[in-house]
Amino acid sequence: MNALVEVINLTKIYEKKKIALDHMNLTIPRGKIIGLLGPNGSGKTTLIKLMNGLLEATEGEVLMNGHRPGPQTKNWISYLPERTYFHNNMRVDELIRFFCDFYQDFRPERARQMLSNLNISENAKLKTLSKGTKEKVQLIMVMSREAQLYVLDEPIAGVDPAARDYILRTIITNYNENATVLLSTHLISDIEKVLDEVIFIRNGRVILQDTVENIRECRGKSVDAYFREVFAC
Ligand SMILES: Nc1ncnc2c1ncn2[C@@H]1O[C@H](COP(=O)(O)OP(=O)(O)OP(=O)(O)O)[C@@H](O)[C@H]1O
Repeated sequence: MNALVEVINLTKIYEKKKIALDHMNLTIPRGKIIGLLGPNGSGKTTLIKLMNGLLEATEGEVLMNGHRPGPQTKNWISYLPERTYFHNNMRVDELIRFFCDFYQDFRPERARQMLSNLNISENAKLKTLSKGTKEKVQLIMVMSREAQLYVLDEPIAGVDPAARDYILRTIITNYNENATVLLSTHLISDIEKVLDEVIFIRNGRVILQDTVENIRECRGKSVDAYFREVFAC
């Protein structure tokens, strides 16, 4: 099957000549859960923003189903940004209506079920929720779309360890098997059990793309242990 996303010679240079992505090449397949892993400042969020059309590339391109980022690709991608962007005065049920209006592929019944499983009231105003609960709400909204690609930037960073497993199960059970989930995180040991593949990036370049199974078999260690070895300071 053809690739879902192709990253071709992608370069992003910010002001003051800061090279965030350096001629990066990458192919993202369909139907996989993929960890985008790298140390601070390696270029993960920059890559994610370029995929979502939120930044302009300096050189090269990202193609999804052969298309450059634009209105069409935005319909295919469900994106969880690093920081929440919802208005704090909104109630959770208003957020559900907002998503219904905005995204044809949003499934409100799915969102309501997940909110209920986590005991989050639909009447609650976002500003009354803790940071971690707000993050859960945001992830629930993003996972309640029928997207082709879910891009999750640090989805479990603010969530307590007990809720992380529920969140990860939510991610696995709420996407169809042809869709791909690309998630960036530093909490590798928490998420590696749900990953099919990993991409390691350093200094804006891909240094490894492999299956989790291969890393365990060929390197004889977990992804977390291998990451620590490769990126040891
Ligand atoms: N708006 C900006 N202007 C200038 N430099 C930037 C900007 N945004 C990011 N950078 C730089 O680009 C590089 C890549 O940053 P990016 O945020 O993509 O990394 P990251 O892998 O997501 O990091 P982290 O794990 O800390 O979130 C870093 O050196 C960062 O300082």
